[in-house]
Amino acid sequence: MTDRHAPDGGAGLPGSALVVIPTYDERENLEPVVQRLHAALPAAHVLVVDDASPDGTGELADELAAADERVHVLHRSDKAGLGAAYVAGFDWALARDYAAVVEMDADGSHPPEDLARMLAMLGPDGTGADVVIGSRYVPGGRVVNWPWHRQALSRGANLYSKYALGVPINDSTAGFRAYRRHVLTELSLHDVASQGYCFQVDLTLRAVEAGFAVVEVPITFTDREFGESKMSPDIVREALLRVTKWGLRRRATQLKALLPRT
Ligand SMILES: Nc1nc2c(ncn2[C@@H]2O[C@H](COP(=O)(O)OP(=O)(O)O[C@H]3O[C@H](CO)[C@@H](O)[C@H](O)[C@@H]3O)[C@@H](O)[C@H]2O)c(=O)[nH]1
Repeated sequence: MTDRHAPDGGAGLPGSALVVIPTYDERENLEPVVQRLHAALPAAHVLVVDDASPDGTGELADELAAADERVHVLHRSDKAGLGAAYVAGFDWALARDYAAVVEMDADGSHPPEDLARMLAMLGPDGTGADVVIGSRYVPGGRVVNWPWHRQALSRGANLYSKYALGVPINDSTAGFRAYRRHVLTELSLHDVASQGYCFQVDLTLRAVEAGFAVVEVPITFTDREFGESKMSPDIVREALLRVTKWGLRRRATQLKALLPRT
């Protein structure tokens, strides 16, 4: 039986979990999502990585941190993209002794109530997963309230990533995932150039190529009620270019391995 109040959901993983939440203009969403997280997983720590949000999200995060020692804040001076925010958050985590690090959006679209289940799947060496992805696109996974064009974009991006890269992952753009600490120490995070949401595909591919056990568990993703998505044409363009480049690189490597040596 798992203990949902344990920092790791009862997996027996030593140490605690840090949930990294990148924020840009999420003032209405931040406090409710932290409350939901702590109701579900009281021992988890939170790191808000705010890129100088004009709406005062960073100041609100400071207030939450002052009132609760489980909440921490990293302030960055400019909006520099989701990827850079996560790399900064992971660095912060790795300088401390968290056993597991979680990615979660601030807008409530990822259900914190599923985290105990996800953390419980991260097992001790060799027995559990190294990365658990909260997936919309495995049986049992769902997307609620996203407009059809956003669903089509996400579905298309994930199908393209799966087949262009040849990785057996159905939701490689997912932003709700748990990593065992050692995965992040081994993934050469400082070589990651992806700025937008293709950061998620980048880390998925790196984890698969490094031979880590990456598993997907179904979640229900519910579109935000407040504020706006930060998705932009630049983010789509970056993802398309990078995924295509990675796919061609992988095919070239596979082809080279098939050619007779001279
Ligand atoms: N610090 C920081 N945070 C950012 C930035 N851009 C976005 N964020 C934060 O990153 C989270 C995700 O951004 P959203 O704008 O809410 O993403 P979405 O459109 O709902 O994106 C969904 O699809 C993406 C692509 O599949 C997923 O990567 C993402 O997790 C989510 O599922 C939010 O907490 C948002 O405030 C940035 O430049 N800096």
